[in-house]
Formats: sequence, C-alpha cells, structure tokens
Amino acid sequence: MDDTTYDYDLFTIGIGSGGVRASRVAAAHGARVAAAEEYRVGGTCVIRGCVPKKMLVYGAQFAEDLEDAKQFGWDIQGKSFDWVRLRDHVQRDIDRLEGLYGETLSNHNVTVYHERAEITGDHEITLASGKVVTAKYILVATGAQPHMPDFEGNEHAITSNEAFHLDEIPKRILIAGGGYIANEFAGIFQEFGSKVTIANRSDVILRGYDAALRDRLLQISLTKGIEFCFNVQFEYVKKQDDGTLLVKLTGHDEREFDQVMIATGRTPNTKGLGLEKVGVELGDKGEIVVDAASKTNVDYIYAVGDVTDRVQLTPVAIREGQAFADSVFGPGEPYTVDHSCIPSAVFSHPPIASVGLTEGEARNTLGSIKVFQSDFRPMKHVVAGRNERGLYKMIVDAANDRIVGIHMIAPEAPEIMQAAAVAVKAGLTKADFDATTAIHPTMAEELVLLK
Ligand SMILES: Cc1cc2nc3c(=O)[nH]c(=O)nc-3n(C[C@H](O)[C@H](O)[C@H](O)COP(=O)(O)OP(=O)(O)OC[C@H]3O[C@@H](n4cnc5c(N)ncnc54)[C@H](O)[C@@H]3O)c2cc1C
Ligand SMILES: NC(=O)c1ccc[n+]([C@@H]2O[C@H](COP(=O)([O-])OP(=O)(O)OC[C@H]3O[C@@H](n4cnc5c(N)ncnc54)[C@H](O)[C@@H]3O)[C@@H](O)[C@H]2O)c1
Repeated sequence: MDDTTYDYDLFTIGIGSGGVRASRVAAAHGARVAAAEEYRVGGTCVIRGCVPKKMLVYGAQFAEDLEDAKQFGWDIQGKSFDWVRLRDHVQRDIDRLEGLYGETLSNHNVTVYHERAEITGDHEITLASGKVVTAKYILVATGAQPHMPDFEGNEHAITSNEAFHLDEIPKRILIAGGGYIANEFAGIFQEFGSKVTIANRSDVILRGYDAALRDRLLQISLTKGIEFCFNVQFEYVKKQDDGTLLVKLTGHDEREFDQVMIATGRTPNTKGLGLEKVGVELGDKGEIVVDAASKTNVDYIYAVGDVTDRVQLTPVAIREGQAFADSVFGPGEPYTVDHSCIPSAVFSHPPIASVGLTEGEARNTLGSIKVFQSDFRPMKHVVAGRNERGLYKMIVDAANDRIVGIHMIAPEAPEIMQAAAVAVKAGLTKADFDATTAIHPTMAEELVLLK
C-alpha cells in the first residue's frame, strides 16, 4: 500500500484485544499503522479483566484444595492467606504482559501513542498532546467501561476496575449484578474469606445460560454461604465515620458492608470520541453500529470489540480485529466473523461453560429435541467428602441427531468445553460422541457416556 496523502494507512484508537490484533496484522500486511492508548497497552482483558481475574480465580481455588487436602493424606499446618502478596504478584505479571504487547507492536513497526485520541475531522485524529495526524482508515477499538447505576452515594462503590487493587479483602462485600462479573467475583471474595451478598434487580442470574446450570450454581453458591437479594434496587449508600458503608436496598433494612461493588454490565466507550463530528451512527446503548465487515456508516471508519456491543468477549474482539485487518489490508478475499455458536465460560466456583442452544432456546426454535444429562459427583469431591455435584447437559436435534448445545457446570468445565465446542461447531451428532471411546477416569468422559 502506498498512499502518502495520509500520515498513516490505519490509525487504531484503543490498544486492547481487538486493537492490538488489528494493528499488528495490518502492519504485517504492509500498512503504515499508528495506534493510541489512553491507559495501558493490552486493554481490559490483559490489564483489568480476563487475565488478572483468572489469576485470582486460581488463587481462590486453593482455599478449597487446601481444605480438601487432608482427605488425600496431607497435613498442612498454619495455612494463611496473604492478599497483598497475591495482588502484587498478579500486578507484576500484568506489567510483564503489558510490556510484551508493546514489544509486539513495535516489532511490527506500529507507532504507539500513549495518550487519548479523538476524531476531529474527516480522516483526522487529534491526540491529547495536541498532535494532529491523518489516516486513510480509522479503527475504533475503545472497548467498554463499567456501567454505574444512578443512586445516592454511588461514588462510594467500586467496580471490577478497583477490585484488583484493594488494600485488603473486605469482611463483608455487597456485589450488585447477577452476570459474569458478579458471580466470578462472588466466588473469588467468598473463597478469600469475605461474607458475600449479591444484589440483583431481577431473580435471574446469568441470563442466557441454561436454566439448570444457573439453578445449580445458585444452589452451590448458597451452600457455600453466598447470600442473594433478588428484585432489588439501590436506594442509597452512605459512608460512615469508620469507613464502613450503610446500604439501603428496596424492600430491605439498612445494612452495613465494607465494600460495595457494581457489576451491572459494561457501556461502550463512545463518549467524547468525536464520532458525531463525522456522522458515525450509534445505537441505543451508545454502541457503534457496524455491518458484518465491522464497517460503520462512514466508509473509512471501522469498529471492533466491546465498543460495538455485539459479543463482549476477548476472542470475539480478536477475531473481529483480525478479519478487519486481513480484509482491508491483506491480499486475500475479504471475509467476516461468524458470530454463531460462540463458546463461553463463567469462572465462578465451580465454573460454568456453554456452547450453542440452551434447552429452552432449542425447544422454542427446533421442532423436537432430545436432552441428555449427567448429574455426577466428581471423584475428587467424593474422596474429599465435598458434597458438590457437577451437571452436564447435551441438547440434540431429534430430526437429525445433531448436537445443538452442550452445557456444563463442574470443575474444569471451561477446559473441557473448548474441545467439545469444536464438535458442536462442526455439526457432529450424538452418534459421533457415542462412537468415541471414553478416557477413564476423567470427568470429561461423561460427555461420551450420556444415555
Ligand atoms: C472483570 C472482567 C473480566 C473479564 N473476563 C473475561 C473472560 O474471562 N473472558 C473473555 O473472553 N472476556 C472477558 N472479559 C471481557 C473482555 O475483557 C473484553 O470483551 C475485551 O477486553 C474487549 O476488547 P476490546 O478490544 O473491544 O476493548 P478493550 O480491551 O477494553 O480495549 C479498549 C482500549 O481502548 C482504550 N481507549 C478507550 N478510549 C480511548 C481513546 N479515546 N483514546 C485512546 N485509547 C482509548 C482503553 O483504555 C482500552 O485499553 C472480562 C471483562 C472484565 C471487565
Ligand atoms: N468469563 C467471561 O467471559 C467474562 C467475565 C467477565 C465479563 N465478561 C464480559 O463483560 C460483560 C460485562 O459483565 P457484567 O457482569 O458487568 O455484565 P452482565 O451483562 O453479565 O450482567 C449484568 C447483570 O447486572 C444486572 N443489573 C443490571 N442493572 C442492574 C442494577 N441497576 N442493579 C442490580 N443489578 C443490575 C443484570 O440483571 C445482569 O444480571 C459481560 O456481558 C461479558 O460479555 C465476560
């Protein structure tokens, strides 16, 4: 590509999951690429999302494993948990990863501006320092930020952004929301010793997941001591002299907590970006409206990832970034991302993993279905005396034996699901699973033994 009318062939705003991939791949195709990041290179997933969250999930799992260890013959004296040590260790690794992402970009000759960028005119971007640059294409990959409901005292609440940096584990934490972040952090804090209360505006947690799995997680969470307040709104949060928080939820008496964390969804980052100046169309939630090629209504502006509010998951943002860069700058035919049958996981304690249609969705969309189910107690739990059962469900289209959904709640479910998702995406049948010999003894073998 040689179009020197513009300073760059591509300018990417936001260097997170989607922005890193798109910038690197476009540069590898020979484009002259620059990218701007106002916070830290790597974006939400690396800096304050998937990666540090998973490290905390690993840390939290030790609480149960150490407790169970005695049934396996291990005597562990004087065990104690040091939050600050874990927190700082995680942050050091995040620093390392941030460095690696920066290196990858510079190795691909992507010019990185460590400052905020805004669109200020046709093909024109202005950086916080005042520098003005032009680009043939602009990619908006600015992600999303925690949604903060409007209530008195909401400035006393934290979000997932702050949860990674706490000075101490709160003795009592109230988490608002019933989705991914609420359930994942409920597990993390509960295992670290907090008394956790979840406050949700409806009585449904993890909407979109199969009802049987949601119910199983709810039952297990209640058994572990997590409390749920359903159908509530915040009336107020008041900070008391000793720093504790007095919380009033609708229909409940005032209660004291040490932290309140809001996890009620994430809002696309489109404010103050200058999109209105160039006429980029936004949706009801402020998300950028794009077509299947991630192109906006303005011919040279594209958007990928959370800012488009299609599916707010890292692998999806990465795929959208890759498809954009290959299609616009690569030698091959343009192509689009297939957003169907995306596997996902909730890293709760225990985790949930899912691909394809839930039982309810399948009943509503397909004529006749078969549901196969295994409700089992993992061997490790039996030995440990832990009374916690796993549940696998397989949904099959009765017309052609095709598997249209698999849903699991059990230890290691996300690890097992990644492989099972290949089979569902490939359109394999229940007979294909039946024809596969089990690996024994595993939990995963339940998948090929479903009757
Ligand atoms: C706590 C938490 C846990 C999560 N766990 C998972 C998980 O386990 N698995 C999973 O798949 N997904 C998970 N996600 C979701 C995942 O992090 C996002 O889907 C993903 O990061 C989206 O990538 P993106 O490129 O769209 O945006 P981001 O990664 O958010 O990157 C956008 C970047 O743009 C920057 N930016 C914004 N505006 C500007 C501007 N004007 N100028 C310059 N820079 C700007 C931001 O600072 C940010 O770095 C989690 C999210 C959270 C919050
Ligand atoms: N494991 C993963 O892949 C993972 C982990 C974390 C986040 N994410 C992504 O990040 C997105 C954001 O996560 P999230 O948990 O914030 O959102 P979410 O959409 O998963 O859940 C939001 C929850 O908040 C509830 N809610 C909304 N407004 C409320 C209010 N005013 N008071 C009380 N409850 C309210 C909703 O009923 C819902 O249960 C997810 O949708 C997901 O795409 C993914």
